[in-house]
Amino acid sequence: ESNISRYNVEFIELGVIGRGEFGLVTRCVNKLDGCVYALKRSLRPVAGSAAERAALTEQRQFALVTRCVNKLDGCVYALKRSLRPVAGSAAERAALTEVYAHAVLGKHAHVVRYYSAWAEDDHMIIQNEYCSGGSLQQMMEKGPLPESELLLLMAHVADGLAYIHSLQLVHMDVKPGNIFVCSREGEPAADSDDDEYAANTHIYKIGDLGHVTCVSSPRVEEGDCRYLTREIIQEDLAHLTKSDIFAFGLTLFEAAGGGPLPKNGPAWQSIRDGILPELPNVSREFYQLLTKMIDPDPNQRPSASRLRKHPLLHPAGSK
Ligand SMILES: Cn1cc(CCO)c2c3c(c(-c4ccccc4Cl)cc21)C(=O)NC3=O
Repeated sequence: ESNISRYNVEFIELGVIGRGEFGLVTRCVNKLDGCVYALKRSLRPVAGSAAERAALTEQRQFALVTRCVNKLDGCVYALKRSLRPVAGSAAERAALTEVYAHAVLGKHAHVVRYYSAWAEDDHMIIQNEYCSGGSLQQMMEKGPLPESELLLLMAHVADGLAYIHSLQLVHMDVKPGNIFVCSREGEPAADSDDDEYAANTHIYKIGDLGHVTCVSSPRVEEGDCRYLTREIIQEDLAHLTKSDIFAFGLTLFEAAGGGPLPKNGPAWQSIRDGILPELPNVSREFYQLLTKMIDPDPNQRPSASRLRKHPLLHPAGSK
């Protein structure tokens, strides 16, 4: 097998930024464009396994068809770039995903951008946008977010979810560990003693598209059970977009200091009955909106596009 690896040829590794059962995430500079990226290196999944489907899904979302200008005739064309077909049933699932990917062009300000993916020496590597502010999970560990920051988080992630849902896709694993923080480019990063929440220096983006599927998909890879809806466990897949909203509601609850969330048992059940434990330092309206987002009836939960227009996110008179 070739020991020349694209990873080592095209990138300089700067350091490890994440480690898990999935593999290793590193921060790397691309030698060609000098930009910093996040690269996830995971063990090549067994053909036909759920892990392989997740890897394929992740690679195929939002990246299959690109809009390009031909330098010769100056015209805009749609170019389809596809991975070599994988043998077995994953191929037909990928075909379905491909159909949806065709509907997807371009990128979004609140979805972590995918650049490239490849396989080398029994590993899969995916190259994504690097968000320098860490994950929401890491941010929460420093203490609850003030309501002003929670409203910014809600506006950004609702925007990203509205985009994903508008393309008939669902994320299926919304949680603090899959939301990443970018500092507004150009603005001085707040140093530690500054009130880092001043002048909303953060941009929140949804990442980790490994569980993405289409709204009419007959099969979903369940996400983290702490954020899972009862209806998914009961195989009722009729309102998948509202499962993202439910998971986002519990994500905001945790970011507001309400965690840690139960993984099972009576506390898990009572949240699925729509009972949200009290939150000391948020307004009544914000708490009531979170309660709506985790309503046992998916139809009662606000859609992502309604959420991003909620009056709480646009105080009267703001621009
Ligand atoms: C653990 N971890 C830490 C970070 C950096 C946060 O400052 C990170 C990133 C990503 C990912 C990631 C998640 C899922 C799939 C692929 C990648 Cl690169 C994981 C990350 C990603 O796609 N972009 C990241 O910044």
